[in-house]
Amino acid sequence: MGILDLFLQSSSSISLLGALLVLLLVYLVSSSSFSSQKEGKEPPGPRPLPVLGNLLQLDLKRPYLTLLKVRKRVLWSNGDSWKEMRRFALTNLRDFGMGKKASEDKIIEECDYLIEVFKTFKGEAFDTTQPINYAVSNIICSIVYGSRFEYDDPEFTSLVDRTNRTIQLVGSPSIQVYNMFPWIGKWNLGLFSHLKETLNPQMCRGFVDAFLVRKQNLEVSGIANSHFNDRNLLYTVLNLFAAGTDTTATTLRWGLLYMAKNPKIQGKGLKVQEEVNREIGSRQVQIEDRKNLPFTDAVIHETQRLANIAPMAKTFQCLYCPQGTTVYPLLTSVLYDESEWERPHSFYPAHFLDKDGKFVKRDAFMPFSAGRRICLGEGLARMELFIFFTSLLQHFRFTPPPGSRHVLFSVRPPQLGSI
Ligand code: HEM
Repeated sequence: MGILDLFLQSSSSISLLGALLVLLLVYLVSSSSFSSQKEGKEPPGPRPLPVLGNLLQLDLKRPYLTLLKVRKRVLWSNGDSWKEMRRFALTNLRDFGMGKKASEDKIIEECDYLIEVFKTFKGEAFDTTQPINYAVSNIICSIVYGSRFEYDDPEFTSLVDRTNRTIQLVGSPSIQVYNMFPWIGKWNLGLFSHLKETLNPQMCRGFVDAFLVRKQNLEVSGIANSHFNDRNLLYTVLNLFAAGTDTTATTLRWGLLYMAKNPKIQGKGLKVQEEVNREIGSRQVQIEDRKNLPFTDAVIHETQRLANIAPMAKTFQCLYCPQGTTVYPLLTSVLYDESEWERPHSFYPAHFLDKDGKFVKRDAFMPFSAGRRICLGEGLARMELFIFFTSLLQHFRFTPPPGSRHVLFSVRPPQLGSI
């Protein structure tokens, strides 16, 4: 090796070493100045790298698994705007008639439409996604706009399908990474233009008109508060539409899937269908029936626990963190907690039943999260899940189509005890 080679090699090693030293220095300075700005202690968690944060520790395909190991992550957000929005949305839902009876009537009415659609398939396999999405969306529409929409109304179906697609994108790993590293937001321009379009009032002119007429009527009759400005109100409405449709519809589809995969729980041997048949017969299911259907109730709770459709909640209740810190607790960690559930990873409705078959509440059941940030639509969602699920099982038996292992259903009239 010549002198020149030796010189070049040692100088590149020196520059590499120098670069590493500079990076280390930047890291130490930035992390010390960063922490000195805050009061309080950071929650425990892995130490982030400069610039990259915790990106390298993240399993992009299954980010929740990494998060389960890590337990906490910390982001920053403005608490005041949330508080204002939450109060605003709650008042709106109340003003727009999210009372118990009114909502129940709307759900029952919509259930009939959904059942009619299912009947048209005459036992053939079909994908339940769209009809269920339309039915659940119509509940929010009925509350907010005062009327439902036909499942073939192009404006309605376009809005629902786009919202659904947006939620899928929002749940994708790239967006979860975005949540943790907002500065890479530019990479997600595609999503944001999609989101903007979905929520763009111009795109849903008919909805906006229906909504404004509804608001005017409610104001005239003194039900709605007139101090909201229309822009905020519209934003809240669209927000509710996004938060309240996909969650409930997806849970319902998980419920049907678990039934198709567990025929014994669905019908064979005194289970859901036999309980419904015994207690209700062929009359319309009502929310009051829940107390007489402990097994069905347990199946719905177990569906919510195992499906775990909103695994990452957000709360402000971190007493020892620096002020303004937002903590994202993972609901998965409690819904699958091995010290809480006898069979955390299986579909096991007995989690919610005592030895006499009575329904029991479980503290670790929190799919709607907990605390100040708890789901605003919990009451409505639980009512929808109960009435839709029970009515569907009253009318149909769900089975995977012959020879298929995919999530398509064959829907037939129930044949109790003969599956
Ligand atoms: C099975 C159905 C549902 C599930 C599993 C669910 C779950 C959740 C969860 C986990 C949160 C986050 C709470 C947190 O950040 O700690 C949330 C928030 C929220 N949900 Fe639901 N939800 C459902 C249905 C609904 C419905 C039907 C509505 C509308 C009427 C709704 C409206 C909202 C709103 C507005 C928030 C934001 C609350 C806030 O930030 O203060 N949700 N939901």
